[in-house]
Amino acid sequence: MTGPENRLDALRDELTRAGVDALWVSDPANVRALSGFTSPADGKVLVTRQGATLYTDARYTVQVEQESPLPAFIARPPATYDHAAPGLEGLRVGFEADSLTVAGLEDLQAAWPGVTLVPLRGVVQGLRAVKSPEEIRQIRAAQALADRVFGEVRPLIRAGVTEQDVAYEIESRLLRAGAESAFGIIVASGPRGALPHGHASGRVIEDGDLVTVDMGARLDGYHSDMTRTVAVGNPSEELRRIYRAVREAEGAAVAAVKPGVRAADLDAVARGILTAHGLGEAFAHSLGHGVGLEVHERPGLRSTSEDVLEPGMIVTIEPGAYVPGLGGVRIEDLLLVTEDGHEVLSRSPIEEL
Ligand SMILES: CSCC[C@H](N)C(=O)N[C@@H](C)C(=O)N[C@@H](C)C(=O)O
Repeated sequence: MTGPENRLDALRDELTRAGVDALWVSDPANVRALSGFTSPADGKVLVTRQGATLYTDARYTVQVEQESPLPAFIARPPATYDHAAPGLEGLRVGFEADSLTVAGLEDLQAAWPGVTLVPLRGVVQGLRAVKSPEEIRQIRAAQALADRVFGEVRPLIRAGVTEQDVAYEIESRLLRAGAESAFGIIVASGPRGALPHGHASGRVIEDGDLVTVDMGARLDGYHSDMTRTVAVGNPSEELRRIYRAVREAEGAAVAAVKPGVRAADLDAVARGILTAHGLGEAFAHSLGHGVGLEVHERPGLRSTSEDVLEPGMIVTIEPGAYVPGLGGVRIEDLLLVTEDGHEVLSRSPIEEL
């Protein structure tokens, strides 16, 4: 299990490797992963050799008792820093260089003059890449909800409705189900399909359009992520050709997902197929990413990634092709890496074109 308790043990090993005695955790997703506290933007965690303390303020006194196994100190800075200071005197304390603001660092330097502050990157993020069984259950539930909502909304995607109409139908159903949208819903129709992140606009969907819908649910803090590109009426032969190429690339990359595979090699599988179809330049982003407490997290499935897939990782596979003035296609599935391969968590049908 990779819940808060076990993650703390693994984190201490990482801190030893990094040459620090403690870590000041400020990244909200990391605070939640280590403490279980579900309002992590208003919390910090100090992890030392001997223990870990959750710091938050009096708005959350009851909530932290309900949610976190860690001892909590309820205060606001500078009292927070003063509480931690005596135990840190003379130590090397890591901080999260990718989330702590310059002002936050200045405050720590002022509050802990006897401490050597050491910038660290991605230490807790690396531990979050492999999900616990409970996290897998939560992400699976988020994706099941997203699949249900997409199935309800698919018949509503037709000529005459706007992209915003589609997004509204998705978002309202997610809210009614006790979830929320994982990110600004992407509905990109016709020529707007050339925008990989074309958030729903007032454009009226027309006969012959391809419509890319990229959506996810956030349920109890965990995300899902899935994209389908659907046809309205009869798209042109060129759009169908692009669709089939992306579908081929997606299927091949999905089939290659298993433990031990290098993320960069997976990216190359999809990119190679799209390049063979003359669409290499049109594939304007990475193949995919991990999903969990954040929509985008480790592992990164890109050509420069050094990540290697492990059982328990949850990743997207999402090749796309974007042609300015014409439109675009993206097909994205959410996968769990298993001991002997993978399980596709996203169940919405991928249409034939
Ligand atoms: C702003 S959240 C958008 C989520 C969307 N499903 C998504 O992941 N889109 C990808 C094209 C993307 O943004 N990929 C990133 C990791 C990239 O290539 O840098």
